Amino acid sequence: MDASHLTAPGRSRSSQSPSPSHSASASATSSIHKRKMASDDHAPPFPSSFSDTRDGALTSNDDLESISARGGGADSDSEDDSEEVGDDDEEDYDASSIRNFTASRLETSVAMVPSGRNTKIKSDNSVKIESSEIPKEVGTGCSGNVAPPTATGSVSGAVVKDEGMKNIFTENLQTSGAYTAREESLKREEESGRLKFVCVSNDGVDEHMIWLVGLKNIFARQLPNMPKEYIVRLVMDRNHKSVMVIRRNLVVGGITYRPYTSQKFGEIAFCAITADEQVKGYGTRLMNHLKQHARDVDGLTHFLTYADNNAVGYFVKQGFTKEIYLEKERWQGYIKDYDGGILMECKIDPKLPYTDLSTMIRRQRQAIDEKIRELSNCHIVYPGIDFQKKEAGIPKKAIKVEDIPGLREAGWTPDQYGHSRFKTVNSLSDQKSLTAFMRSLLKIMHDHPDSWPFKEPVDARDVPDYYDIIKDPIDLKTMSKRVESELYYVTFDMFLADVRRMFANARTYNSPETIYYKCSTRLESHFSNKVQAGLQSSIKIQ
Ligand SMILES: CC(=O)SCCNC(=O)CCNC(=O)[C@H](O)C(C)(C)COP(=O)(O)OP(=O)(O)OC[C@H]1O[C@@H](n2cnc3c(N)ncnc32)[C@H](O)[C@@H]1OP(=O)(O)O
Repeated sequence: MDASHLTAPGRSRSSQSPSPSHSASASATSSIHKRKMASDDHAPPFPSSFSDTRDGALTSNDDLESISARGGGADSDSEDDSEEVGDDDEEDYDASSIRNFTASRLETSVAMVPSGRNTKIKSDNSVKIESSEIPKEVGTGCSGNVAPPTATGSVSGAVVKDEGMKNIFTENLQTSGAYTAREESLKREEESGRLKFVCVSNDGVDEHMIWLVGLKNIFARQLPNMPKEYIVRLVMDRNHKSVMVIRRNLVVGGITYRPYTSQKFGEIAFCAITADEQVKGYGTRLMNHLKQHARDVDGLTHFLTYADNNAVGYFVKQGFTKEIYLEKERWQGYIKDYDGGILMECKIDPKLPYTDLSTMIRRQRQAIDEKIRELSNCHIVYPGIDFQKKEAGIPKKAIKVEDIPGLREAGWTPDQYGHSRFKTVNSLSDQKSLTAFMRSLLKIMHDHPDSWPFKEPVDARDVPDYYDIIKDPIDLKTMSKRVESELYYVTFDMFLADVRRMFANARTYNSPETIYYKCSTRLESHFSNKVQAGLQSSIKIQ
């Protein structure tokens, strides 16, 4: 066998005990393995006929491919893998190994399973995770801090808004985030039977073996730095379990882990989703199933894993941290050091309904929304203003500020009217005075020698691209119509905004050396002086 397969693998996270006969290859990797081993660590992980990977009994991917083929292909990655994965091993294993493996596989019994260190192998180590195991009711009981919404949606002590108002906004309520939506969609797939999550190990059951081979192929493809023999060893090791996503009997991905039940933690050896199904939520759902299974079936409280650098982000999103809080005595010596990844830990919550988190999140969101609605009006959307306009954007009829729907409800009072920087007082407090002031300013501009470019709207026949560039045109004539209507400029700020826009438009369309640009600068300066003088004499600036 090519020794390079076993030399310093890119990832080397096996916690599997090397068999005595494996020592030669083990020494090749031991530079990064600093594991202390208990005496029963040396128990071979496979039945004796499989124990030495060098005899090719189990590590030939070709062997496993042949089983996979019998099963009609267990993985979408496997077609390509059958070439890619098998190539390395072709020289090392002969056809007899296929027979050995197949025969042994079919004869496999619990009695053949070695007494692995600290790990009791369950005789029924194939566990289908049924959705019926999932606690249906979450809320206070599960999260411990979520008050289930009451029928009326009220929480005692808070003011309840009237129902009429509530109806206005209910359609605008966002009921789920991206995480919940993905989880719910996959949950529905599970309920419809199109998708299932299973937990199996090498128990000799044909279907399980086919799935394990499919999963092995995905790992081989998705974890290219991992020696393929190493992947096979661990996936087929009876101390390891694999939680898999199966869709229409094809493996979509999975996680292979070793539960150290006496230590109450598990080590995730491999985790991968087939290439074309990544970033669709399978990885998250898989991890949630794993956590639920590991807690409820294996009795684990923590997971540890050496995460590939480029997968750290995924593990962080699954609740893993780089800080290891688990007491060292519980895990040191059980998992191997690995220099190609980052050791990460995840605490398994004793109560969380991992496979039904979406329901819990939905209820929490609902409870928070209810609370916000009781404390604030921000969720209420009022109908807009029926703002029918005639020429020059002038409204057909005056709209009183206090008639704007929702303004009063938001706390506005009439004394806040005209809260602009140039708040009008005294003589300009009524519309007539305001109109007179604006009219005089327009006349001042109109009489100025630099006003000629601004007197009329720009004619598109003269300047064809003007309205492509200037989206908000304005001119003195249009402003005059607005002033005279007495319906448009209800504050002085609105008038000022139009004047400023008129000059800004001129400087946007024209370059600084043009007469138009220069006119705009001069006229604006003249205007500003007059405004200051006018305001000082007739109104106060606040
Ligand atoms: C112990 C180990 O085996 S380490 C090696 C891990 N495996 C690999 O790197 C193999 C290649 N990658 C994969 O197989 C998959 O992408 C996995 C297993 C890492 C993740 O499975 P996916 O189905 O893609 O994850 P899922 O769709 O649930 O994504 C969950 C979140 O993690 C993010 N995410 C997924 N992969 C990564 C990544 N490599 N790095 C950072 N973030 C990631 C997703 O964007 C998503 O974020 P969001 O919830 O904010 O939208």
